[in-house]
Amino acid sequence: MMLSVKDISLQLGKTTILDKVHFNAQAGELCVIMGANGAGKSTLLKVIAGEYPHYTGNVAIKDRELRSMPVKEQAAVRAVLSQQIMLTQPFSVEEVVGMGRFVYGSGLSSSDKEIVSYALKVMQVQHLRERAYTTLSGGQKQRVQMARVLAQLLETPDLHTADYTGRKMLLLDEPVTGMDILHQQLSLQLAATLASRGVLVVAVLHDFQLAAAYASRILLLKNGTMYAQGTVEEMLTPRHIKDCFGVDVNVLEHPHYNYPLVVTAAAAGLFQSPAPKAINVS
Ligand SMILES: Nc1ncnc2c1ncn2[C@@H]1O[C@H](COP(=O)(O)OP(=O)(O)OP(=O)(O)O)[C@@H](O)[C@H]1O
Repeated sequence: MMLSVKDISLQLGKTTILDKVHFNAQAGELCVIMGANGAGKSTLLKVIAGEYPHYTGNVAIKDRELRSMPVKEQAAVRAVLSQQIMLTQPFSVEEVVGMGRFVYGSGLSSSDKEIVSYALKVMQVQHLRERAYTTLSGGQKQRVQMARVLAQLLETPDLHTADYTGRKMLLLDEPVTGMDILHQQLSLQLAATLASRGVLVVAVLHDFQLAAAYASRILLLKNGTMYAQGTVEEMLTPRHIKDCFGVDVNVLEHPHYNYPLVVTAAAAGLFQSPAPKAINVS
């Protein structure tokens, strides 16, 4: 088992944020965590990322309790893309991506530099390499952050040869925020390709369509608890979505692909008067 999360509970201040969360994940899976704002998705990812060591319960990476792994060893196994990364220093894009390699020692070797160039190319930000990171648009920043975690994870400047089974894990917290549709697809294809090389990918997503197309498994969180987990078809049902998000949806068959389409009507009745688009629905 690559990752085993057993009865994780976490308090922040006096509030219980996670309550007995339980799941296992294998190498090569692309697990998607979904749930409403405040459900505990980022917090769960942070626990696995080693940011909240005061959890109760057990987190094991390859059968070793997280808290017993030295930070450097954790960083060699696991790359993390967090939400809201603030950099105030005027680092160039290339330097930010190069930071992904620092976990292996200071100073970049020629092979580190090749991996950095490769990651810039994969995320299509090569043309921005000399730009100050702080001057990028939101979606461009996010693409650079994806390139950084890719640079941390890869052992060679190639996505298609190495076998990372049981050796690498990638945690992505809302990786596509602010990205256009092309780069959302590119990012999820990258995640799926890494999974096919044996990387365990755990991603928080809000987009049902991306989850439906790419997830090998969905974990649904609600109020800090694991509401349900299973395949895309098992999780993306009108009932689960209503229970977790409070929204009525229809789940349709995709005309060309073997994953479902989740469609909403314009939300009527969330405010006192119906939303304009819902008024004329017959
Ligand atoms: N440091 C903290 N101290 C106190 N409460 C916190 C802290 N961090 C998060 N919380 C609370 O924990 C709950 C879960 O937060 P979390 O960020 O994990 O939610 P999320 O599911 O990722 O939501 P979103 O979809 O909005 O990103 C929220 O109610 C949040 O306000």
